[in-house]
Amino acid sequence: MKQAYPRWLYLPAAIGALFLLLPLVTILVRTPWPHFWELISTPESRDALKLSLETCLITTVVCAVIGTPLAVVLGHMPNTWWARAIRTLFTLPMMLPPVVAGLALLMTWGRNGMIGHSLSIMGIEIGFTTLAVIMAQSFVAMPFLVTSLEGAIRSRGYAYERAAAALGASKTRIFFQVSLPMMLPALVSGIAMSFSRALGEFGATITFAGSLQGVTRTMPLAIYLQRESRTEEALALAVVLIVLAILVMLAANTLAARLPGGNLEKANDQANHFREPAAEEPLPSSLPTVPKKNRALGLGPQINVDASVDVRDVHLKVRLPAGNLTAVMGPNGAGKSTLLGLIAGTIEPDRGGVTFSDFGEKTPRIVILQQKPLLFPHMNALKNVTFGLRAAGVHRGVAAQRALAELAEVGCRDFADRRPDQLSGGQAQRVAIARAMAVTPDVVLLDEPMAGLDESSADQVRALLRRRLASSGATAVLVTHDPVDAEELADSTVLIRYGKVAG
Ligand SMILES: Nc1ncnc2c1ncn2[C@@H]1O[C@H](COP(=O)(O)OP(=O)(O)OP(=O)(O)O)[C@@H](O)[C@H]1O
Repeated sequence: MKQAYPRWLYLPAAIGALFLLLPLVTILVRTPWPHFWELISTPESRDALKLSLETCLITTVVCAVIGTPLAVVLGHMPNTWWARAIRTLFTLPMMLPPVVAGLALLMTWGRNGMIGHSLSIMGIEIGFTTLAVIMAQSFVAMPFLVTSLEGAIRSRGYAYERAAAALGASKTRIFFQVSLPMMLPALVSGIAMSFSRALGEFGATITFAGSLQGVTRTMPLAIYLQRESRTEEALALAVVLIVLAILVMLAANTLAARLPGGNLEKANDQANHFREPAAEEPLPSSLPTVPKKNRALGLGPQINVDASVDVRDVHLKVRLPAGNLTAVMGPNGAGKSTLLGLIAGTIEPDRGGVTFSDFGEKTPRIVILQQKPLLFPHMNALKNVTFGLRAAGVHRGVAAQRALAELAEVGCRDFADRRPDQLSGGQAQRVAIARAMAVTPDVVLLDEPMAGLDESSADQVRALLRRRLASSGATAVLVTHDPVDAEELADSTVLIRYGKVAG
């Protein structure tokens, strides 16, 4: 269908567009263009322009530095009524009449305010200073950044962070190297929105900071003062304000769309649906450089599961032999993914649990390979594979060498410089295998990694897994619906039905 909406919608849409644009066009028409530079060069206009730019820049930095951590904390809250209530609280300054916001600030930070009174005794005055302008702007602008960022964080989910944690990265490393770069597009938009909001701030500023030329009189305040007696000057300043806001939003949107991960959906989509090149890419037959576990000495652990998850009606009791690949099969909803979640530790059992035996006191390193490769979209293939090694403290140069060897092993050495959205689905899955195996895991959980790939890519990935898992000695669990996977890869098969092991 060319057009997914009825034609009559054009009429109200046109009325809406006219209503929004007409006043702006009127300002442009009424502006005395021949005297434009003169009008914005008067001392009062220059002071207002300079003060607005300075305070808005500082406000934007404040919003980014304080607002980003706040958005991260809010974004990670559970989806419960009280968490929604708390999130709503932080959007309030967006909805409040600005004059009420100014009054609230005055009552808190002004000379006779709750905190301002004590500060005043110490000789610190905030009300009616440039600092008050920055505080008023930050108060009304920060929620724009917080809500846009927090929404983006929640809608993206935490799959990439979980993948990074499984590779052994610390929470701080995950925050700086995965979460923050992936939230950059939303952060850039949020920063632009808060800058524009700060630029237009009027009510809270005049209530809390007053209107002193060069100290607190920003552009909106100057425009308000000049609007009757010096309308031409006010119009010229208004044009500057509008153009600045448009430029900032345009630049931010362009930048956000160009940042890696700015179009995450597209990246994932491409990784899932891009077809493998027609020509077969043969996998290398020798495995010369990757350190291997000695199968006799370095087997993964035996996994003993005896756990119940009541809400899912899943009660599993099974023993998965050390160093073997066990296929787990069963109908939809049987409890296969729940078994993987229990082993990975992402699902808490109500009773019982998972233990690892034949493994000494060590905690096994568990990696997961899923249908979605979950490669970090802002890193190229090499950086993706290096990530886990660097997290384990391997020196940069050595990590790069080992990562290149891993990539060579999965036949992706030539794609080391490509980002995930420049890889086919099969290539992305192979890089994900290289990334997982680079950290020499003790347990490899495979949640239908071949699903979603075309036949020839699936064959390649299957062959690769067979070889790679055999040489690693890791204990592997493969959830699959495909009997071919079980037949070609598994040492044994477990059948799950209605939440119980059936054989
Ligand atoms: N988040 C959840 N909360 C409550 N119940 C869940 C949740 N996720 C899954 N379930 C239920 O738990 C049971 C087991 O689901 P699970 O995802 O483990 O099945 P599965 O065998 O992996 O299915 P599929 O082959 O469709 O992926 C199902 O009855 C499902 O409806």
